[in-house]
Amino acid sequence: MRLKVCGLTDMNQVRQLNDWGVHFCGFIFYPKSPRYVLNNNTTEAIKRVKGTINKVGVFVNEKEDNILKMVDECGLYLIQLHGDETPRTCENLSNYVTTIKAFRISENDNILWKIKDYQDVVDIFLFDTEGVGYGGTGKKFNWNMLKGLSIRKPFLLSGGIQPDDVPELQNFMQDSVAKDLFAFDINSKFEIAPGIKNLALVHEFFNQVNPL
Ligand SMILES: O=C(O)c1ccccc1NCC(=O)[C@H](O)[C@H](O)COP(=O)(O)O
Repeated sequence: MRLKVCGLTDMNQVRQLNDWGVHFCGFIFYPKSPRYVLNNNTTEAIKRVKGTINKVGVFVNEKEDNILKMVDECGLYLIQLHGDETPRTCENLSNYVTTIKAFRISENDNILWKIKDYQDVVDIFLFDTEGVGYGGTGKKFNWNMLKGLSIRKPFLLSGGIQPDDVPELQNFMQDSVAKDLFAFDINSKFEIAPGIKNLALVHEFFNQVNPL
């Protein structure tokens, strides 16, 4: 299974992930996040990262123009819209770049209802946990809510995934919903500090999930 490592701020770490064959790396372009990636020279540093790893820019309710500027300046291959973006905004941006729409899930949500207006306007979905600060909560939502659903679009499973979750992920993959499962997304449970990953933990996890 593919892996996205999100919330990176150190380009040497990104290069290491690329060398291991990790599929996606996520950069947070949301100033209120402790993993906010931008400072004076970061855009150039992100652009300089070469390889097969796919660079994902994560945005929260950002202006369309600013998103497209970052796509260009950083050489982003995908964008992840993690706020309250409308289907119209998603559609506009999908005309220019491969687009992931994130949905933050809480216990009483009707997931199919939540995604229905986005079905035709984005490329990929991501399911994360509802919480303070939009993302990076380190908390899981109830994955059973996805089981048996027909998502009809590739999706990433996200939210509080931790190093010892491999058996639980394998179990999730047995359900019919997993025919649309596209990747696992990991973040705060693999950190030394916000934005800095424990690469040993990431490597071990990648070696376990990559063959699944
Ligand atoms: O990680 C953040 O700080 C963040 C802040 C605001 C919006 C999105 C954010 N992260 C996006 C991601 O894709 C995370 O990987 C996802 O929320 C899961 O994080 P975690 O629960 O820490 O595994």
